[in-house]
Amino acid sequence: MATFIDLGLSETVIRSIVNMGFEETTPIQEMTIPIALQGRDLIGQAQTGTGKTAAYGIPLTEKIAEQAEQIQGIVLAPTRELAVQVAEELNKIGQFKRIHALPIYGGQSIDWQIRALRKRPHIIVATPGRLMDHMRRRTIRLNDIKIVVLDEADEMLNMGFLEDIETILKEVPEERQTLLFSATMPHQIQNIAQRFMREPELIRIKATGVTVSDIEQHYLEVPEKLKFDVLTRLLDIQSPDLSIVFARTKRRVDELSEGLNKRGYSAEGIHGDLTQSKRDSVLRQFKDGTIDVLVATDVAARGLDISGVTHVFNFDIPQDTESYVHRVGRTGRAGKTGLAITLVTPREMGMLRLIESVIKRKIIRKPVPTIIEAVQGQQRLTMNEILRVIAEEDIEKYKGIAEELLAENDSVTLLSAALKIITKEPENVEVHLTEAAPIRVRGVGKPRGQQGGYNRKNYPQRTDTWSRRRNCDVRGGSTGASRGKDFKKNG
Ligand SMILES: Nc1ncnc2c1ncn2[C@@H]1O[C@H](COP(=O)(O)OP(=O)(O)OP(=O)(O)O)[C@@H](O)[C@H]1O
Ligand SMILES: [Mg+2]
Repeated sequence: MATFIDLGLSETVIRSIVNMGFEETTPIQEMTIPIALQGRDLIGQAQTGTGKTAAYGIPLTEKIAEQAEQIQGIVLAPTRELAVQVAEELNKIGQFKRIHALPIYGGQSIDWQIRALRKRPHIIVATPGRLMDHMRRRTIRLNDIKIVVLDEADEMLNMGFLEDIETILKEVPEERQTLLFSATMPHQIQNIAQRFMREPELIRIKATGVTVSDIEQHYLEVPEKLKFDVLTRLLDIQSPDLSIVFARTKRRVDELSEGLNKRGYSAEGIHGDLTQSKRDSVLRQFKDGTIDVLVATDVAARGLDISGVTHVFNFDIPQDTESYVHRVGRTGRAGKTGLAITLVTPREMGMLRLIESVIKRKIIRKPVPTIIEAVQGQQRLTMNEILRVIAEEDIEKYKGIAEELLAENDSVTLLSAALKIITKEPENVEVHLTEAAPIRVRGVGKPRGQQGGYNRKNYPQRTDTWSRRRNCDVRGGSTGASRGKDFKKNG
């Protein structure tokens, strides 16, 4: 693995990279940074969590003239949260060069953004819809843009942003450099490449699968009606640090997070119908550990880098293979390990097989855990907590009352009662979810391997799922038809 010094970066940028704690380059960084520094267009594909942001962020920062007070670079991203995160990372990379990146996204006060734009950022990181707004108002001018980055380009296409991207790119000087990054590269990306890029170099980091090998991937076959109980059993047994539970629709997300709270978990939902301030506060609480379970639609599937996420649960199996790849990629990032568990109803087994064939990896079947295992999981948790308190905390002031109690009761009875009080009892509250129709694939049953390859043709047939797709969050068909309402919310 190369070091950043080998790549011929400036001293100020190296200093910030060291400050960020990066010691060696990741493979995508090693391969793309030198080419991007030469000014060439490129398409970079590498697994989730392998540092694609810095792979474009570093050359972008190098190419900005810090004295020139114009917007010289734009990064387009599909969701608001991702725009914020990318801008933060760019500001870290540019900290000593004094490069300033500003996120511009829908749902935030446009007046506030206009004021922030007066401070002359060098780079803006934008969702396409809101950038279009600013272009119309002439509060953002793109004449001095030298570099355009399309992060998660395939998702922006899924969301129906193609026309917006076209309009934006027409405003940008033609001699610009264009970089395009994602962990998944379905066929339509070629369209973008042909139309908007100049002889792009394709850099694909070869890996055995599309998903990261450090993410253990399991599935459980569970009837729809039992899914919620099984989820809470899994949470009790695994007791994850932070976990993300993905559900298919906004309504499911609301019902699930409410149900989880009723059963004593600290969970909050995030989806495109919430106000931006709610979305921001939920994400903040999740990052600082105030809530342990983030329940989300695919709005949180792409790009988000939250440390401490040990588990991803697909409460509903995703409706396409790319979504699977990105969802499970919210764990196991930057060399860490993670576990992804997908609940599959019997009729959705075809979809699971399709996912396996595309990611070229077997997802391991696990038995449905019993209530007894869930109870044992919680008891283990209590026991560990007690041992931790003995080792680490001051418990002197409780000893008097303990001795008093012990004078009249035997120690096993006493401790059992105490354990009962502090141990969370599983599944004590009934929770009902609105039933969801299964995701089905046409033409499954073919031997595995015949369906492989990254091809929209392999995807679930629109006719099967279209009506439900309209009810889901940021995802949709490749045409983006009838998705106006959703993507506006993210723009
Ligand atoms: N060279 C490096 N050394 C150590 N950590 C790194 C390095 N490059 C990036 N990281 C860290 O790895 C994590 C994942 O990076 P990033 O979010 O850029 O991944 P990604 O490839 O864009 O993933 P996704 O496909 O999910 O968007 C971040 O926390 C980032 O700070
Ligand atoms: Mg990324």
